[in-house]
Amino acid sequence: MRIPHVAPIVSIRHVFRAFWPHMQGYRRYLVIGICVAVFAAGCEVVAIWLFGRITDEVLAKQDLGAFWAPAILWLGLAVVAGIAAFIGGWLTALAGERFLLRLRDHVYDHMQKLSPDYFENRRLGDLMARLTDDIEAIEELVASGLVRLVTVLISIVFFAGAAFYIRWDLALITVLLVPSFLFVSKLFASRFRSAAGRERLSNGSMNSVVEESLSNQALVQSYNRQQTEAVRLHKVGRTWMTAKLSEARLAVGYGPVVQVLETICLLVIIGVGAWQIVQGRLTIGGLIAFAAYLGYLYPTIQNLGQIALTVSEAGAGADRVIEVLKSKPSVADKPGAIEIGRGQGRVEFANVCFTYDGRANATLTDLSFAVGPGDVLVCTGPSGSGKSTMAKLLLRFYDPAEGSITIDGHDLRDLTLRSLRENITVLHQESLLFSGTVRENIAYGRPGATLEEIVEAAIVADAHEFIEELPQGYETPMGQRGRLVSGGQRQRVAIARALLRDAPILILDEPMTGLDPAGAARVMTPLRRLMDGRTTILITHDLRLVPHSTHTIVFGTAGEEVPLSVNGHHEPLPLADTACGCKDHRRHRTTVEAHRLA
Ligand SMILES: Nc1ncnc2c1ncn2[C@@H]1O[C@H](COP(=O)(O)OP(=O)(O)OP(=O)(O)O)[C@@H](O)[C@H]1O
Repeated sequence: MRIPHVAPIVSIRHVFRAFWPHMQGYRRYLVIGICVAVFAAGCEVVAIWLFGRITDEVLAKQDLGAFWAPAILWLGLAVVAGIAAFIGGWLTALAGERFLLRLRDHVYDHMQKLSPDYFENRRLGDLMARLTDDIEAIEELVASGLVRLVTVLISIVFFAGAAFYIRWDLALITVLLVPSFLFVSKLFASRFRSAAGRERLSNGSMNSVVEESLSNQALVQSYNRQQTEAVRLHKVGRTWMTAKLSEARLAVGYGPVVQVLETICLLVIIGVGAWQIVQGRLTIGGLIAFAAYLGYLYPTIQNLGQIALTVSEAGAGADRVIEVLKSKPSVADKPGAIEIGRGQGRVEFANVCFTYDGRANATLTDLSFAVGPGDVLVCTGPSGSGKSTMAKLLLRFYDPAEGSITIDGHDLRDLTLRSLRENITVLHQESLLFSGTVRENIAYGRPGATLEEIVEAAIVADAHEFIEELPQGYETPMGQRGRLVSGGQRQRVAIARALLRDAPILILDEPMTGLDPAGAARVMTPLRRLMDGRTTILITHDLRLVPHSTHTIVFGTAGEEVPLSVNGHHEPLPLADTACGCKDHRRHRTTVEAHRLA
């Protein structure tokens, strides 16, 4: 398990360069959103000016007749500004949510191209957090954050401009104090960024613990490990809480610091303003309007600081998503890779060697064999000797370090991954099912299959009978990972799915694991039907369950040489040999070497 770490911090400019292209098509919404928000800010500027006029013309002169015109104009502006703010907010939300949807799809697409070892080396909960919370944080930066930022900047110009218009000398004092705001914001933002990075990381860890623990509840409860799991969650929860509190301390600390700065400014302005009124250079309405502009200007500047904090938080999420997007699949289609459609299913390994990254010893050394339609290649040997690795190489989850693997004469590296995998069906140790209905699970083998085809596959897989007895027949939900039905029933549903898929090559990885002899025998009949006419690679420890074999490979362990028999079968396989239905072993002659355990 890779130790989780805080993703490398990338600059905000880099974040925009990475994600702004995903905003294509929605940018006009943002532009309209900004324009409308700016218009609303302009309305506020005029409203404050009207307030000043009411003070001077109505209140100071005690002339009620002068009240109505500015009052009606003010009300009209408030309504128009309200409508504008609604439209702006809605368009921004629309652009933000669509961007979010598109970005999540993009990151998920990329994730699905990464090789299985990427997922084996990471915690699922953490990856889930990257797909949800972290992507939302990016939206807050690239869509709504951008609109807020531009709107705030333009509003500052408006309010400061209006303040200058009323009294340039007072406004100058105000502006001179702005750098102190920016300095404080910068100080807080950099600290917030590192706290946000820790928060994102521990959020991922928390998700991982919940995901692992809830998906293994049967194990947790049967081993009475509820307390351990609760402690585990509490521990990561505490780390998250500490990071969150650091963020909160900075966020709530920022407000009061700025408030004090604001108060200093306001007192200076009122003092200078009062002196100017005494001098007769400023009216009371003018000072009130000026103070009102400051009342808008300072919160707007404060908002700017808040945006800087949000941007810091979003940047921390963006770092983690960028890290995913930068990960490259260990295998990919080469330029000009070909599609082969449904092949015959001849498989050949020629002197294949393979070592996992970070492992000192080779897992497979000089593995060679050739099998074709109708053949059953039984792969057996001790645990960890490389049987499943061979299947992974055939599926091209990895490329061999040396040697070649071909299907119908095509090197796997020359085929598109899609067309290669269309030719192979894998039946795993534990039937991998989804939480959908029985029908959906069988149809997973061939999207678009009709109900008749699904039922036909289920009949051949000997699953129809039990499916009919389920409460809603084919529409019965199978529960999380298909756990609402028995292991044998799950396996028969998986066989029906494989039958529907109809690929020429079949990999059976311990298909009887977890089944009692009666259950195994029940599965064996449909399995034989599935194997009929296909090239089957059967990985098993239990040779008693091998129906018949035409070829056998015994994978060795470190330092142990496994003797080969004349027909390519290893000595310690009496059952497989006796059960072999092949008339001409020489035709299926297999070259097999002992393999080393990594
Ligand atoms: N993703 C991986 N990264 C590094 N090493 C791995 C990885 N997967 C498997 N191995 C190692 O490669 C060796 C072969 O593993 P493999 O799963 O192929 O064995 P196996 O013969 O199928 O075992 P079993 O019968 O127990 O399923 C083992 O030592 C294992 O630890």
